[in-house]
Amino acid sequence: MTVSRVQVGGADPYDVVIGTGVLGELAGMIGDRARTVAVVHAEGLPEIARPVCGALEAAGYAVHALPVPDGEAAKEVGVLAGLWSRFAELGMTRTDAVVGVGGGATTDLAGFAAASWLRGVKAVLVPTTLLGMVDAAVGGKTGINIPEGKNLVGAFHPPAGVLCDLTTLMTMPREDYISGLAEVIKAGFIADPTILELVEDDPAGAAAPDGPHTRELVERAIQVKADVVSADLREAGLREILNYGHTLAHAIEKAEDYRFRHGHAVAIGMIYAAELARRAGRLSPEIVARHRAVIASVGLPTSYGIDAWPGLRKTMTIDKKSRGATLRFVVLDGIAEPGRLEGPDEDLLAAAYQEVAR
Ligand SMILES: NC(=O)c1ccc[n+]([C@@H]2O[C@H](COP(=O)([O-])OP(=O)(O)OC[C@H]3O[C@@H](n4cnc5c(N)ncnc54)[C@H](O)[C@@H]3O)[C@@H](O)[C@H]2O)c1
Ligand SMILES: O=C(O)C(=O)C[C@@H](O)[C@H](O)[C@H](O)COP(=O)(O)O
Ligand SMILES: [Zn+2]
Repeated sequence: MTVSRVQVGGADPYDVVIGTGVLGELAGMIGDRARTVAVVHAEGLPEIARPVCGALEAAGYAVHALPVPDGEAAKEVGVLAGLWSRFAELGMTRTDAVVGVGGGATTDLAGFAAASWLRGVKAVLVPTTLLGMVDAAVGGKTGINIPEGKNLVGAFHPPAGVLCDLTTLMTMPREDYISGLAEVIKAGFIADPTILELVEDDPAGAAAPDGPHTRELVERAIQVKADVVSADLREAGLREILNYGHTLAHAIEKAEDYRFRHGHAVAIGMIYAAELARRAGRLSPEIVARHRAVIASVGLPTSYGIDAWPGLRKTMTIDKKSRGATLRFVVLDGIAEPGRLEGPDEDLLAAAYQEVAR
């Protein structure tokens, strides 16, 4: 299989490499100044972490595998503190490096551990889920959750490189793969309508890691993300579009104590944002219906509990896009026409929620 690459621009450009057998590029991304490399990996993925460690050992680094809890349980301050202690024991200095291997939760944690250790050491990310490849590992947003909210503690710390081995997708739990499709579909709505057409033409194919368009969907979604973060790493403006659907999604995740898949929450959140835009007179009913259809077609959820609204509304107040008391949403004025809805009134917020409530 051929290897393709997407370049991410900015102060320190880096490559996202997509294909199979991509580990040959790992040592080049780490560079020759590092002596010790900490491989932070999801504890359930030793078979995937082993060749990563092997490639680094073969290149002459002192390699230490540091397993962390699977999934969202990794994004906790106690787990992060445990990594800091291990980095200290290993004597990691500013020229050493962290490699993150796993889904988005693992790479968010590993990236933040790298960002915070000695105020910043090199990170290379090896995402092993669809969501990790198309979104989490690219763009330098790193962080952890706290009981008060999702990703409330973190840093912008772009990786030195990202390696996406598409064969790792084959062992993914189906529901986690479907969850990743929500971020792929998000990229379609905010920037690349071809993604939507590929999913709509063959939803079953899109929902299978060995589907006919997997590689194209991955590459297109990565390109969307790369284009945005290259122009606006620190979310001064444009980058907010990548947060489409996330205002409600993060509130749902918190309400579920982070046991609800991120992409599932984003799917509901995108429909909510579309309903907000329709009620604000900015989006046509046809495009709202298109949201519902494409999201449901791959098995993603379209609704959430009717009684949850008061709690979700309260949590949304500390969304990172809020400015003071003003809630701000990413909405669409059309396909690939993202805009902002600032300070919508409470009746509008609640009425739009009724459209996703069950
Ligand atoms: N930093 C960002 O820009 C960004 C973007 C989007 C999402 N995220 C974050 O990403 C996280 C979600 O990531 P996710 O969907 O990858 O979930 P995840 O990291 O929780 O992984 C899901 C499950 O799949 C397992 N797994 C991973 N790879 C596997 C493989 N190849 N084979 C078998 N099992 C495998 C994991 O161990 C875990 O149990 C959330 O915390 C979300 O906030 C971050
Ligand atoms: O990269 C971004 O910017 C995003 O918003 C991508 C999102 O898919 C991702 O879930 C991100 O972690 C959300 O960021 P947050 O700043 O709202 O926590
Ligand atoms: Zn997301």
